[in-house]
Parts: sequence; C-alpha cells; structure tokens
Amino acid sequence: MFASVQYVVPLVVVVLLYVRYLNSRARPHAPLPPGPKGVMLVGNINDIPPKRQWLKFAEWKSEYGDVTRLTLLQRPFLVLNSRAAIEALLVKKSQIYSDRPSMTLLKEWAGWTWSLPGLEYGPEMNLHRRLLNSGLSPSACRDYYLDLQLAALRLARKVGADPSVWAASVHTMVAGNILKMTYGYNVQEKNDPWMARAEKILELIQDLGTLGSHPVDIFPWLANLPPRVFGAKLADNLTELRRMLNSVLNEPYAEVKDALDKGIDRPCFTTSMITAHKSKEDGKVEDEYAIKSTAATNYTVGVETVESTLRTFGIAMMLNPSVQARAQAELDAYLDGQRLPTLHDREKLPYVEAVMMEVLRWQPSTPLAIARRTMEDDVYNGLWIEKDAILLANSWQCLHDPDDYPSPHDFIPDRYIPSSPFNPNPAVSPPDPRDFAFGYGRRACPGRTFAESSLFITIATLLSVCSFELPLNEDGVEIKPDMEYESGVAVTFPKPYKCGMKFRSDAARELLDATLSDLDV
Ligand code: HEM
Repeated sequence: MFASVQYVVPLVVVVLLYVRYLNSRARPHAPLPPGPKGVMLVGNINDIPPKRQWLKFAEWKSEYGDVTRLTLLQRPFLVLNSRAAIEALLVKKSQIYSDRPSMTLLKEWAGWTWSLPGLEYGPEMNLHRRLLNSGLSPSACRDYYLDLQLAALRLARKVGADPSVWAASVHTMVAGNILKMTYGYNVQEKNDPWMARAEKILELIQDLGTLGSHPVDIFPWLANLPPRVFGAKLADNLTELRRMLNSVLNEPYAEVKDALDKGIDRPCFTTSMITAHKSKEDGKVEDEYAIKSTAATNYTVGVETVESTLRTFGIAMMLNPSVQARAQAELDAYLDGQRLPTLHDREKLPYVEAVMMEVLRWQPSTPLAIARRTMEDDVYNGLWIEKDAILLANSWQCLHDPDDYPSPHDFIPDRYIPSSPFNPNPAVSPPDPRDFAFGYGRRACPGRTFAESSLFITIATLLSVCSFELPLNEDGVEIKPDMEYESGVAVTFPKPYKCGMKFRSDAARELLDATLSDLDV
C-alpha cells in the first residue's frame, strides 16, 4: 500500500506537470484572422500601398471584417478595423497589447533609446508616462494658457496681414509652444537653433525610409553587423543622428538646470520636474535620466501632430464657409466684440469645440496611431491573435464609420450638437473623435490636454479676428486645396496649399492689436 503511494504521488505530479506543459504550448483552437493571400516568403508586401495605407486597410473591412491579417517577411501583421476590436483589445486587454515593435535601427544603431513612443511596455515606460501625466495634467496645463494665447494672437496678426506665411507661421508657433512649455525657451522668429536641431532630427529620420521596414528591424540579429554593410550613406546618417539626439537629450536640460541652480526662474515642464524630484539632502535629482528623456520626447514628438491638425483646420474653413460663419457667430455672441477668447472660455464655446473635434475626426494626423506588438497569444471573436504580431489600429476607419458619423467625408461639427438645426442625424450621438485621434489604453497620448489647449485657443483666436477664404487665381477662379496628404515621420500632413485669409474688419484688427499690447509685456 505504502509502496504504491510512493509511486502514485510522483506519477500524478508528473502527469499534472505534463498537462500544464501541454496547456502552456497549446494553441487556441481558433482560425487565424482572414486577410489577402500573400506571396511565399515576402508575404503581403505588395498589398500595402506606399501612401495612405489606412484607406486600403479600411477597404478590407468589408471583405475580412474587424481584424485583417497579413504577413510581412513571415512576420504576422494585424490591422484592427473597428471600434469594437480596438476597445476589446487595446483598451480592455491593455496589459498584453501595450508593447511597441522593436525599432532596432533607431534604438541600437542611432541610440534613440530614450523616447517614450519607442519604449517597451514595462517599468521604464510606466515611469515616463507618470512624469508626463503629472507634468502635462489638466491642472499643470493651465500654467501654459497665457503663453498659448499669446502665441495664437501673434499668429493671427501675422497670417491676417499676409496669408502666404500660413504654413511656416503655424510651424513656428507650434514648435515655439512646445519649447516654451518644455524648457521655458522663447524661439526666435528666424533661424532658431533649437528649432533647427529638432527639424534636422526629423529630416535624418525621414531619410532612413519607412520606420520599421529596414531589414535590421525585421531581422534584429542583423544589428550585430556594422551599419556600413548597408551603405556608407546610411552609416553617416546614423552617426549624425546619434550626435543630434545626444545633443537634444542633454543640452536643453542642462541649460534649464543651470538656470535653476543660479536661482533664475524659468517656469516650465523641466523646471517643475527637477524641483519635484530634487532631494533636499544632497540636491540630486531623482529619475534625472527619465526627466530629461521625457522633456526631449516632447521636443521631438509634440510638434508634427498639432501642426498637421491646424493645417487641416485651414482647409476645412476654406471649404466650409457656413461652418466658419456659425463658429464666428458663436464667438461674436459670447464676446460681444469687447475682448478676444481665452482658454477659460472653452466651455462657453461648444460650437468652436465641435469644430476642433471635427478637424481631429475628418483628417486625423495619426490615422493608424502608433504600432503595437502583441505580447501574448489571445483569442478575439473566435480568431487567434498571435503573440509577437505587429498590430495597427485603423483609427481613420473608426472615425469614418457611417454608423457613428453619417456622411463621414463631410465636415459637420453640428453632428456633436444634438439640438443644432444643421445636425444631419440628431438621433445618433457620435463617439467623441478624440478618443480615437489620441490613441488607446495604456499608450494613449499623454500630450492630449496640452494639444487640445493649443488647438482650441488657436482656432478660437483665428476665427475671432480672421476669415479664411478660397484664394483666387489670376482669372478670378477659386483655387481649392487638392486634399492630398503626405507622410512625415509618423504623422500625415496636408500637402502645401495656397491659403486665403483676411482680417474680418478693422475693428477686429484693432482689438487684436490692443489685446496683444495688453498681454505682451
Ligand atoms: C493633435 C495633437 C496630437 C495627436 C492627434 C496625438 C496623437 C497621438 C497618438 C495617436 C499616439 C499613439 C497612441 C497609441 O499608441 O495608441 C500618441 C502618442 C504620444 N504622444 Fe501624442 N498626439 C498629439 C500631440 C502630442 C503632444 C503635444 C505631445 C507632447 C507634448 C504628445 C506626446 C506623445 C507621446 C510622448 C506619445 C507616446 C506615448 C506612449 O508611447 O506611451 N502628443 N499621440
């Protein structure tokens, strides 16, 4: 009897361990998500267009449903094409869908290891997000309201007088807002060295080609080879990029810290982070590397998205004069020509808010958010989602779903205002487009409040004092923007277009000048 117990217990343990082993290996008995048939070895490379991929991905929804599966050089690649799929995976199961694909080229070869959008899911990412969430929280952002308003007023003065400077002035304003908020730095109108440094970095990254498509990103073991194997141009580009990234990480931070040590008050994100993390005993800054990394991340990733959104806003206003007139009527009724809007007026201007929401929906600047890597096998709606797949959320598709947004290609801010006589379908209460435009779950954009504040005050100020209008050619015929979009590093931009704009009246221009001279101390 005892002898059999002696054998049975280990046997049961072995059987249990074996079953656990089998379970751990077991693949869910579920089919893979459907998708276009690829070519042996290279997979679906030829199915993905070089431009505006989200449109092609959206077409696949009717054929393949919520999740489309492709392969790229043997690696599974999934596109989530519906609100339901994005919510079920990226939001509700955020703990296994919040990693990013490894960007070996940028990280290992260019040394860009410190930027939050590229960080793996884990403690370092959490620390960076905590810092950004506190430094860019809604209450922290209130400290930047006045700077944002001033920047919008200066923009209005420039572009109202000369609309040909629209795109360049928007770029300077947005970059200036980020540098002011992050480091308390005032950009120079022309040839600013800090702006030039950020632009050079983006240019060098753009020269590397589509992110994630270099062989070293697909086969990371290739990083053991010297970059020169892939050409002298690439190697030189990477050396220059590494040098610039090092400078952007360290120099602006050192300047703010020096100023603080000398007792110079330079209120900004970096100053408040240093102050909050400085030890009273030895003066050391806790988490210093993470603080300078998050500041440099703002500097390098916070510009293109806001800039693209404002350039889209210009197009929307030129093409939709009745919308512009309604927003101006709201501003005039509320402000009565006595003053210009501030960010404290935001709640009182629901139509202007709706214009901003509709710009973010109509032509989102990040139509595919930022790619994720699946961390575990999973099953969604009976479909097997493989571990280690690259996953893209097609935010563009969600933002153009006619069930949520009737006539999705039209620019209709009234859709967010149920009582509006111009709402084409008051029975539908659409989802807030910002919940798609700013990404999802644990990787959602930490700059959202700052970005919205910057967008709102710029839109409200411009509409208060200026009117956009289609420019005319020499024959007096209106020139319409062609609605072509091109890709930046991770963001899509409207192609340069001719912008028409003028001050609404002499009174509006005088009010603008008076407000600027009151505030511009
Ligand atoms: C209109 C303006 C903006 C839009 C539409 C936007 C959109 C996005 C989106 C879609 C993502 C990816 C989220 C995901 O993976 O699900 C993202 C990430 C991020 N954004 Fe923004 N963004 C904007 C402005 C800003 C600004 C002004 C800043 C900084 C001041 C900023 C900082 C970041 C950072 C650091 C990440 C990476 C988050 C992470 O990987 O955990 N963004 N943003």
